[in-house]
Amino acid sequence: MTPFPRKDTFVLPHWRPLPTKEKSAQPQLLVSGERGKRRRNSVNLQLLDLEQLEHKVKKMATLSELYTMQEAAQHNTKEDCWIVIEGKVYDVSSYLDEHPGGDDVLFTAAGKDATEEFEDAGHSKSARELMEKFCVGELDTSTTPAIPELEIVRKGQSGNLPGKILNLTKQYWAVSVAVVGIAVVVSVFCLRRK
Ligand code: HEM
Repeated sequence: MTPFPRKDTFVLPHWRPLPTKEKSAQPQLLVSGERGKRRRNSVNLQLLDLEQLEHKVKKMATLSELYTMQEAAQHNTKEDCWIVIEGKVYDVSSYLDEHPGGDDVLFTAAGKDATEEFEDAGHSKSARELMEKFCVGELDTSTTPAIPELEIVRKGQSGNLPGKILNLTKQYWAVSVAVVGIAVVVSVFCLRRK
């Protein structure tokens, strides 16, 4: 019978904490190989929060560079001017002076998401082709701050005071009718007394 582990094969890598007396406290990956040829690969385990970790994994899985909005926002000078348009990140530093719409519009949008402004300017097809030259990566939307929650207003329910009163009146119509009725009876009673 072949002894296990066989001499010429690798067994599954396994984790083993280093003895505490060793200098480095970092865990190491032990890979068992041919007998007498054990290899040690130190693995840098950094403490990352989940968001950073997700961003790093996505970065590795994507062919183009991934940037967070925070990273893009740091490139906000004339010499280093990045703009985010439709989920893509553009380095337009070298294009500022050549931009037919002026450098000021591009500089104003530096480090920001200028999708709306870009669309509003009604750029031509050739402008869209040209911009690919400046694309440096994509935006990691998972780390983009969420849009602040909007207040949901039911159809017919207005935010102003007169509207609210009208709604309440509709809701409690019986009360309104009773109040009007009492007012009528009281006024008739008062008129008769005169
Ligand atoms: C990489 C990004 C960009 C490229 C390559 C680019 C390119 C161009 C080009 C070629 C034109 C000439 C008109 C056309 O062919 O459509 C133009 C005009 C213009 N662009 Fe941009 N642009 C970019 C980003 C932006 C952004 C972010 C804004 C706004 C914040 C903007 C605002 C304008 C305006 C206002 C005009 C003038 C439109 C007009 O004269 O009717 N552009 N751009």
